Amino acid sequence: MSDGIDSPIHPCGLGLFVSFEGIDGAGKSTHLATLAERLRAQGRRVTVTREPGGTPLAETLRGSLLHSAMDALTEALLVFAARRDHLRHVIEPALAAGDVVLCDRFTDATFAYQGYGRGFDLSVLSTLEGWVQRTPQGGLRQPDLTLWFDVPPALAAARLSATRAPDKFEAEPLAFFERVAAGYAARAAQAPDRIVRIDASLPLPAVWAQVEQAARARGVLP
Ligand SMILES: Nc1ncnc2c1ncn2[C@@H]1O[C@H](COP(=O)(O)OP(=O)(O)O)[C@@H](O)[C@H]1O
Ligand SMILES: Cc1cn([C@H]2C[C@H](O)[C@@H](COP(=O)(O)OP(=O)(O)O)O2)c(=O)[nH]c1=O
Repeated sequence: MSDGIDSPIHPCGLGLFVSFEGIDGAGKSTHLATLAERLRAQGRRVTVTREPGGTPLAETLRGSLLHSAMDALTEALLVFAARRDHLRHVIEPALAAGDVVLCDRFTDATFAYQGYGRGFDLSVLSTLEGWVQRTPQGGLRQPDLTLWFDVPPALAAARLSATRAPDKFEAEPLAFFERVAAGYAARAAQAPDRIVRIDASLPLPAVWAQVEQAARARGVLP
């Protein structure tokens, strides 16, 4: 088999692929951890992972992405390079083994941050997506379910300022996150069957209730 840009990623998986999306501070990590706990308590095998990251190489690229200045094309290429490695070595094998894969961000983040946030060409991102996520059947590997944590950027910023020092993206001005949030809304409108909007401005129990409902509706939770 060739190993070029046209080589498909691993066999079609049997597990379930769930991604968590939204601007920084929306509550993704918090609810991903709760869902993982619930699934494990029911005896499901769960792979918890994140992007950029999830493999030694992709984690190295993450360090550069979060802490080094670079132009939008470089950012997009590094994000997709990390994603390719992550798909080949973690996501596809886990799906093939029947795991539920919970991934903190995936390609919607690239469209939202590099595309809408930075203003980078969306059609180039689509081309890269096609190369990186191709399946043996000629389709595109996408999450089975994407939970989009929608929250006003000012509220997310207030949550974050109370917790941690900002990285390169988190230090961007509010206007950047307004564009990123609009990017997520556009992606959700294009893929209404896959992307479920969660009102993440509500208190934690009310946000969890929406996550639980979406997970039940897609057979992720019984
Ligand atoms: N619905 C919520 N209400 C209040 N605080 C929240 C809520 N969701 C998350 N938080 C808090 O906001 C901060 C950022 O949450 P986190 O889950 O790390 O967001 P993300 O992974 O989307 O960046 C954390 O301190 C978390 O406890
Ligand atoms: C996956 C991905 C993330 N990012 C950015 C968004 C986030 O600000 C950053 C890291 O994501 P994240 O893991 O949410 O950061 P943290 O653990 O600090 O909450 O990378 C992109 O710009 N493009 C991408 O494709």
